[in-house]
Amino acid sequence: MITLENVGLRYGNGPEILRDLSFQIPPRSFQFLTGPSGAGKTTLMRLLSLSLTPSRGFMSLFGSDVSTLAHKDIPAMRRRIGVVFQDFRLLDHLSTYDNVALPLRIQGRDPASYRNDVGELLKWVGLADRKHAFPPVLSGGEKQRVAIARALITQPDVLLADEPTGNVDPPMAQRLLRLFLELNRLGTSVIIATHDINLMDQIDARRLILFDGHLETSP
Ligand SMILES: Nc1ncnc2c1ncn2[C@@H]1O[C@H](COP(=O)(O)OP(=O)(O)OP(=O)(O)O)[C@@H](O)[C@H]1O
Repeated sequence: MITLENVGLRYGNGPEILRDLSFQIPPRSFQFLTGPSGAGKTTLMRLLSLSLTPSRGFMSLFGSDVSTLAHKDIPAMRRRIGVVFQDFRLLDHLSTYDNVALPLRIQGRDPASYRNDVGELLKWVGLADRKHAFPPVLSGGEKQRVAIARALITQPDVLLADEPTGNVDPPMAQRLLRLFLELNRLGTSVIIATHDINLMDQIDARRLILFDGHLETSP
C-alpha cells in the first residue's frame, strides 16, 4: 500500500534528515514509529501524507509512484490518508461537529448527506455530548479525539497519528489506543508516531525505529 525504497529527504539545501529508508506499510497493518527526539518522525509522517516528497529514492502510494503524480491527482490521494497532527490544528471558531465535518464540506458534499456519519463518529470517539462545544473549552483529550474524528470522517485507508497520546493522561491514552485498534480491525492501516514506551508495550505491534534519519524495524 505504501512502499519506500532508498528514500532520502532534505529540507531545501540542508543535510539529509531521512536517509536510505526502505520499508512497506501493508494494507490493514498496525505499526508504531518511534525514536529519539529530532530523529525525523514528524518529517517521515509528512512524507507519508504527501506534504513533502522524497529528495531521492522511490516512493509509491496506493500503487502510484509519487514522483510522477499529476497535480490534479494529489487531493484524491490525500483523502485516502487521515492525519492527526501533534498540535491538533482544530479551527477555534467552528464547533466540534463542524470541525469533524470540515473535510466533507470542503469536498462540497451536501450537509444532509453526512449528518448521521458525523454524529455516529462523534459517538464512537465519546464526544456525542460535546458536539456543540468549541475547541477553546475542550480538554486536551477531547481536542485529541476531535482531531482523530476529523481524520477519520473521510474513511481513509491509512491513518497517521503524530504523538496522539502526548497530551493526555494514561487512562485516556488507553482509550485512544483501543480506538486505533478498533479502527485497524475495521481495515485501516494505522501508523502511530510516539515516544511512549508504555503505550507500545501494551500491544504486540511492529515498531519502526528511527535513529538519526535511518530506520530499524523490530521485531
Ligand atoms: N521545516 C524544516 N526545515 C528544516 N529542518 C527541519 C524542518 N522540520 C524539521 N527539521 C529538522 O529535521 C530534523 C527532524 O525533525 P522532526 O521534527 O522530523 O523530528 P522528530 O523525530 O519528529 O522529533 P520530535 O520527537 O522531537 O517531535 C530536526 O533536526 C529538525 O530540526
